[in-house]
Amino acid sequence: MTTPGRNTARRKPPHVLANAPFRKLWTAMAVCSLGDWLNLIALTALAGNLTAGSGYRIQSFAIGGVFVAKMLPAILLGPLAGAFADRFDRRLTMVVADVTRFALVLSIPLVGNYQWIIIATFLVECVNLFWVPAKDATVPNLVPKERLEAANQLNLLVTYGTAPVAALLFALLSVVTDLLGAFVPYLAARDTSLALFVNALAYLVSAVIIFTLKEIPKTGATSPAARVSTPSVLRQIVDGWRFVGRDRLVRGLIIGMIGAFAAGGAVVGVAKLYVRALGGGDPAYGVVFGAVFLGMAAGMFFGPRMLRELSRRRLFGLSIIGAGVVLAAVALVHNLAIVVMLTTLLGACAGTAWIIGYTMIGLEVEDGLRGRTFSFLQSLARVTLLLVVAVVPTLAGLFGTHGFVFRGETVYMFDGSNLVLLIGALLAVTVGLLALRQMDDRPGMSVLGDLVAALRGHTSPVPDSDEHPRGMFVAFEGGEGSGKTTQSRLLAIWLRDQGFDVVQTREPGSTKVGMRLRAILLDAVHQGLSARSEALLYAADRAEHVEKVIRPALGRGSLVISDRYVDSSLAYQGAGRALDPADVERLNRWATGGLVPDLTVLIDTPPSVGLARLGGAADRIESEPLEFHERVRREFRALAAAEPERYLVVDGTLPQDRISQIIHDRMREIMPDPVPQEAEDATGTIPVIRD
Ligand SMILES: Nc1ncnc2c1ncn2[C@@H]1O[C@H](COP(=O)(O)OP(=O)(O)O)[C@@H](O)[C@H]1O
Ligand SMILES: Cc1cn([C@H]2C[C@H](O)[C@@H](COP(=O)(O)OP(=O)(O)O)O2)c(=O)[nH]c1=O
Repeated sequence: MTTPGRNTARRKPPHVLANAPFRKLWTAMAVCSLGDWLNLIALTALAGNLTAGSGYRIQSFAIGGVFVAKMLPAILLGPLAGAFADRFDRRLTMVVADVTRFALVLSIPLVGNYQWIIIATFLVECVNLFWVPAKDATVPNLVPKERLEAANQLNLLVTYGTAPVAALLFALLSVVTDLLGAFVPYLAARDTSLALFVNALAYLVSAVIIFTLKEIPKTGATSPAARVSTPSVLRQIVDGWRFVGRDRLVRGLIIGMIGAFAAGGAVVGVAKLYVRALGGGDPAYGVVFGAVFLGMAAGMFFGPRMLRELSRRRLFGLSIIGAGVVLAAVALVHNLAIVVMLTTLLGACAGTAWIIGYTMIGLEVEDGLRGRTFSFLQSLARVTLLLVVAVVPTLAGLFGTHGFVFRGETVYMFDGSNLVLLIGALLAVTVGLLALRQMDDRPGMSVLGDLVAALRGHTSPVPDSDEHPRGMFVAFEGGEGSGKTTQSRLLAIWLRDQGFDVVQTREPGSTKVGMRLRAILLDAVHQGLSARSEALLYAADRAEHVEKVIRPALGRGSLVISDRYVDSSLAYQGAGRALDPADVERLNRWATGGLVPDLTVLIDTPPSVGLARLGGAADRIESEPLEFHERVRREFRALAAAEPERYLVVDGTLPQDRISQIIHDRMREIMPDPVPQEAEDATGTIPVIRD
């Protein structure tokens, strides 16, 4: 029987942009955002151009001043405007704000002096403080609750996605201005006017769109409870740090992400000065500005898809260090074309770090705190970006220009912008190294080795034995009935007699979950199990085993003896079931975190002999044909032959005590110390070496 309404419940809600009122609002947001970015680029360029004749220092301060004028209103008046947005008609607020911004921006090229740039910028930002919360509060009025997240993502997309578009538009408009300047003297005198006209027009277009958006309810209609209250950015940051700062990993991620963002901000902050020093004009400034953001977008998209074999935590740290190194190169190489390329690369490193951090935080932070964590992060990123772009030109100005003179000729210029970029580079490298150290998930393994392997598309190399420096790990391998269980028990007794702390264990089935997996794996009832799921189940058992039993024991300094380990999977699932050995190897490396035994004892017994020794009913694997067991044996021998220093191959047809003796001889060579000092102190016994 079909239930009425079932289909409607199942139907996917339409895309958020299919909602006409939201689409209109979103278009207005995109246009405004484009205008905002154009405004930032054009005004910093204009400030730089107006003061070009007054020396490097004044010029730096002039550019820094524009950034400060942009930043101050949000910090001083943020909460005030948020409250205002809740009390007044939102549509009217936005329309009035847009028209005011249009008029203010238009007045800048008309007045044309530096003081007015600063005053008008400050006023435009004050008006923004009303526009943004009114817009934020409107989105939930137009979009159903279940599509809010999609709406917010689109919002974020236009907020940052329009940056490179604006930068390239600015570059284009600058070229057009240069061309038209020959005919229109007004434009020749005021080089960024065209960009500012387009910027003003964007606000006017937004005003018209929002004016026609009659769906925006008047505020009176919303209950006080439904009002969106926006805490100040600083409040959000202080509150956010209180709960985010507790978690070491999340703390490391956030510091790293902010570091990456700051590196990008440093370039944006001095770009105008630096490009000018390199002989570039406004178009070049637009291109450098756009390169940072284009690189970021590319990093966010391609970064995580690259180097798939590399640990995400390591890629995170490495991309921040990469951003630092590239930033240093940007600071030192005095060639505009190379700087543009390096800036794109810098953006890509920063974008990679940002997206990996963002994803990891999403996985790490519990559901209830995730929303708050992300808004904390965005507030922090905004404030950092603004601080960096404001401080960086000021610092550059204080340092001034310096040149290395050789035989009366300046051979190398070193300006304030070079200096701050270098400082930024140093900071990024430091933050990246800290992130690598704080959050490393592959201790004891060379980062460089991992990186080289990942670049070649290989999995990371196996770790060296100092990954578990305190204990020692011995594995027994071999076919059915070869004598592994017997020999591992005898070895454990021998070692315990000498005062060692020994943990004797086996696979599969040495943990709670492992016991259940063992039941599935060995029960002859499960005949149809696919080779891949068999490999995965053995690997799952091993992952539990390593994490719950082996690593903790090695960490305590114990000697671990395991009856079967990774080689069994390589032999049985790889060779026996004919799975791709590389796949089985990769799977197991991942499952074990790369833990490799210090010694593997292979008891090599012909299958016919081993199987004949076994009594009782055959399990699922034992009942495989002889040819299967022959393949397994060949693989074990091949593995041992490939790494003779890490294997001991013993003939399993020898008598038991002879086999034991061979094993003891080999053990003596590699045992750390006959008796750990503490064990002797604690027991007062003298080690008994029996053979
Ligand atoms: N070297 C040996 N020679 C003859 N029989 C052996 C030898 N080692 C073990 N056995 C016997 O073979 C059987 C299987 O041994 P076991 O240690 O359980 O092998 P595995 O764990 O490799 O399956 C047991 O009955 C054991 O007593
Ligand atoms: C650990 C492991 C075991 N096996 C198989 C081999 C054995 O037939 C079985 C383990 O059963 P077990 O009863 O422990 O036998 P043995 O005494 O021979 O070790 O699981 C794999 O196929 N892959 C693996 O990774």
